[in-house]
Amino acid sequence: MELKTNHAAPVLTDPPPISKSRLGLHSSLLPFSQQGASFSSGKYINIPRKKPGKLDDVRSNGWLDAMKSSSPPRKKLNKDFNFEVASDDVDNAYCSWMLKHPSALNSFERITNFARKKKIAIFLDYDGTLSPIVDDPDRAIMSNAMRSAVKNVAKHFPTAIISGRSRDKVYDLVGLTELYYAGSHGMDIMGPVTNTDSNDHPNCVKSTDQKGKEVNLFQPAREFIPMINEVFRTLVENTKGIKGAKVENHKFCASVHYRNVDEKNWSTIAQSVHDILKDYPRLRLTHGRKVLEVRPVIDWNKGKAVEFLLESLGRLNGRDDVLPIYIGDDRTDEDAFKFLKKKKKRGYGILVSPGPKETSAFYSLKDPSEVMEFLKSLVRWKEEEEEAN
Ligand SMILES: O=P(O)(O)OC[C@H]1O[C@H](O[C@H]2O[C@H](CO)[C@@H](O)[C@H](O)[C@H]2O)[C@H](O)[C@@H](O)[C@@H]1O
Repeated sequence: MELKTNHAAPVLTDPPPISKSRLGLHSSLLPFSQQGASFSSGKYINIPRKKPGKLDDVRSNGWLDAMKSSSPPRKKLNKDFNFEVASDDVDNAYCSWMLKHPSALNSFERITNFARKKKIAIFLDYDGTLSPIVDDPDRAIMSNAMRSAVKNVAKHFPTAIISGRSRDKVYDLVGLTELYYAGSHGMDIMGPVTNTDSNDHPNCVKSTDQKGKEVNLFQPAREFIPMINEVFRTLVENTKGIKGAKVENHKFCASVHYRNVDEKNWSTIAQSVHDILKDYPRLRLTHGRKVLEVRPVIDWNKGKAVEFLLESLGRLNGRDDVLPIYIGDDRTDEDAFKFLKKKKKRGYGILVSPGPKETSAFYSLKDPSEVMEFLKSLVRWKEEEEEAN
């Protein structure tokens, strides 16, 4: 995968995903493991537009499975995977997973020993990390207790929120001016004006924040705004007959929610998205938690956003005396976990999950309440450190 340098936005030069698909389905509708895979000839899939009669064909291609596994069912989410009370199977799977991804709370001393004399930078995802997953995305409200924990963390450490939502929306939900915000999976970053190279990036423009302070806006997918608006309108139109479907416009990406859609209509939702992607080869699809997300084919993600923010927060990137910590629950957070894992001990990824899940994160936390506990512990530790010195 190569970066074209003559573009303002870092556009991937891989062939557009649609040309890879010989299945009648956009390749980005396939689960990650199958993307880019080659298929034997004659294996065209015929997906009826209205009635998904050939469900077995659809299943055999895996995209419906990807949608089903995109978020654990609610019942499981609420269940406490307690060592004593869990069934043997769950217990064994969970224990071995926890050995690989220990609890960040139980490992707190280890983390702070490593962090001593280092500058910590905190990166937080929003949905499923700071607020619990709920049916209606507009009601994903962060508790006041969590808000105050985040506010306190930001008093001691540079702190940024990196969300799939639009930057404005996530700012409205969090409402703290002392943080940095990156919306649309990192494609819309508002950072400080500093004396670093990131300010000179071609996609950086000067702007002002909510308080009128001069800031840097980094928007590598700026040219896609009209396209996303167009796609958003088409998605709304094409899914309006599907009960429970909800489409959000996040400025640089569009989200199609199917959490509240009857499972028998999921194939219709996917087909709708697929049909649109056929007309927009410069857009691709990623899977979130019961959400299909349409975004530009550019080499940018939450991992790149962490790297960019570390640089723009004062050349903190790649330094031995800096410890970035990223907490998130979603597949899109894996890019950030991978970035922190790339060079040994560059930073810690912490996955928020109530059960075992494939991840590049080093540590884990069960749910947003544990995230809050972790953030509070960090503040307590830092204050004790400051008092002792
Ligand atoms: O990167 P994030 O901050 O985690 O945002 C990811 C997506 O979050 C929202 O959807 C998710 O949370 C909703 C509220 O709990 C839930 O109803 C939905 O099923 C989840 O996918 C948001 O609405 C999406 O647009 C974000 O991309």
